[in-house]
Amino acid sequence: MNNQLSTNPVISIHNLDHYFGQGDLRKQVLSDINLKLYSGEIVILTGPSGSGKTTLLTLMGGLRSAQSGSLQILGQEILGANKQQLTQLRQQIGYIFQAHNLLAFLTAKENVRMSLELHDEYLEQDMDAKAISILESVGLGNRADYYPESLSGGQKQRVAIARALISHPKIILADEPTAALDSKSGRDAVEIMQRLAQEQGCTILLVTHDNRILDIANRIIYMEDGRLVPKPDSVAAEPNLNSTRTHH
Ligand SMILES: Nc1ncnc2c1ncn2[C@@H]1O[C@H](COP(=O)(O)OP(=O)(O)OP(=O)(O)O)[C@@H](O)[C@H]1O
Repeated sequence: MNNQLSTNPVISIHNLDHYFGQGDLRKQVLSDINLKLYSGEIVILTGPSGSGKTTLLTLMGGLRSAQSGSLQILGQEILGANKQQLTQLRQQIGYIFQAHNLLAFLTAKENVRMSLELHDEYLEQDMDAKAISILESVGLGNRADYYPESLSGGQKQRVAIARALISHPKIILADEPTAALDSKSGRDAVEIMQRLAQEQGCTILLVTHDNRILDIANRIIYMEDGRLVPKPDSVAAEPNLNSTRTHH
């Protein structure tokens, strides 16, 4: 798979710092982040609670404004970008969160379709067929007309994956996508994400504490106390990590 990785980074971060709060309450949550993500890579970002992973993910997704350093996404500098530029950028990124965020009053098909409606290039008459086709590819062809309340947690997350990938984004940002799922559904969900992303040549950044899915990554990066660090010793001691690694 590595031969698919191109040498052009889709995300390029240099000397990025980030602070929350003002005055005496100002607190640094990201320090001197340097990172490149390449086309087609699946990168897992892991580390202790509160270390800054979600903050970094939301910055990469144009969901919050960068304060200092440089953050280039799909060739565009995000530092100093205006609202319109950020909105445009967000349309090129697929997001998958722990809580699937499906709209309760729309069926699975309608939830997935909605993602296409945000883009100009899709024709109205093609949208249903595209939505059904991607639902089939996540194993939910027979659930297209179900509302979220009648789907299991794993099925809802698969709808969310279909919704994120239907418009062929260059980047998928996933924050704890398996946290609310049992082990089997979590594994199924990330494998589906991996397969679709490989088919589309999409880059995935996945934030997780879930040691059972670390082996789907091409690369694992670690964050501690707002900094990217080399693999910490504590991780090597994790029994789950060792067991997932031995599959390969
Ligand atoms: N909106 C905010 N205002 C102030 N502080 C915040 C805000 N969001 C996050 N923080 C703080 O920034 C730090 C990093 O939080 P972040 O959510 O990025 O960590 P995380 O590694 O994703 O944690 P977790 O694994 O628990 O989700 C934490 O100390 C958190 O309390």
